[in-house]
Amino acid sequence: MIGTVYKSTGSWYTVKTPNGKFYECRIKGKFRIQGIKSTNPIAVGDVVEFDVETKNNTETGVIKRIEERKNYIVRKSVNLSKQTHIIASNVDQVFLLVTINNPPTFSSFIDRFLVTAEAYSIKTVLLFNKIDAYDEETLLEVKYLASIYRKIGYECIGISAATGKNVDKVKTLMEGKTSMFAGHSGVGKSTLVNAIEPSLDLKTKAISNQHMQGQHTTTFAEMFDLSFDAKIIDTPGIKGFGVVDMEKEEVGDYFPEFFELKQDCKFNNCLHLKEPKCAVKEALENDEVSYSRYRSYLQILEGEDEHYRTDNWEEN
Ligand SMILES: Nc1nc2c(ncn2[C@@H]2O[C@H](COP(=O)(O)OP(=O)(O)OP(=O)(O)O)[C@@H](O)[C@H]2O)c(=O)[nH]1
Ligand SMILES: [Zn+2]
Repeated sequence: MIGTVYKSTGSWYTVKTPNGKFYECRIKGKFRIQGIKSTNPIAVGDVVEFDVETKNNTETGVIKRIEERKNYIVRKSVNLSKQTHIIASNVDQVFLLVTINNPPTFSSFIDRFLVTAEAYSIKTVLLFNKIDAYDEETLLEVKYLASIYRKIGYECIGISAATGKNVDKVKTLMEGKTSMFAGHSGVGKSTLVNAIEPSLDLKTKAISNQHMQGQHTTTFAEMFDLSFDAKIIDTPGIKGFGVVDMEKEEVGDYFPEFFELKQDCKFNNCLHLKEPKCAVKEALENDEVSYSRYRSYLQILEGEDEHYRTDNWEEN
């Protein structure tokens, strides 16, 4: 049988088949995936093949194969060096909630997030939340920020999770896809998910009741089906993205507007710093590249050994 992993509790995996049945599955023996040193071989979002076993009238599954992942999000294990923990896989898009104040979201945070999402090959949509609570000046700031990111190609929507403004637009984008929500604590992620699917709380309980292990309060990711052909992956206590190890030369490639210009730089390994005939620096001088983006780029490069290798997960 083939199914998708909705929840993992360490040794058991809740797998949903296309006809809607949930199976509790285990992995038999050693199950290694080439190339990834991870503490968990299978993650929420994985598509797996399993055999059904019946013991004492209970059907369980034994996972024997995992389909190739479209993408996956990792977090570095704190204790085991060089080991990673895969939080989720096959994520179609992530909605990054941004607020100008209460709490402030700095553009350096947005840019670092976007670089990581680019490295993971996950599409990001920026949601500027709480527009109901902003004065005119703050709304102008939203417009300005949105114009910077729209120009690069990121979809931006001003929303109010509290009043429901533009929540329908978010729902439309979610149709047929698996989405995640990210952003600082207090930006309104729970409020938005509630506005999108008020009954989700009940559904959460329904799924965990089927669990042989009972309810788990650890920070395992979990996938939920919504009422309108959309899935979300909830990662309790985790607000950002994990670390991606990248080389200095790669960072610029995850700034789409720099990547597009790179072919016009004199040196094909241009870091857009002090090199002559650098197309990115020229664009910066002509205001075609945003200064705040370039500043974030420098910060990421400068922090080579510390910052961007530092775990930028935010946990409660
Ligand atoms: N005015 C206004 N307030 C909002 C809006 N969305 C959320 N809030 C408020 O902001 C606060 C934080 O919202 P939450 O939904 O709990 O934020 P969160 O991102 O889930 O926070 P964590 O659970 O800490 O990660 C609450 O007091 C919400 O009522 C909005 O669109 N407008
Ligand atoms: Zn350059």
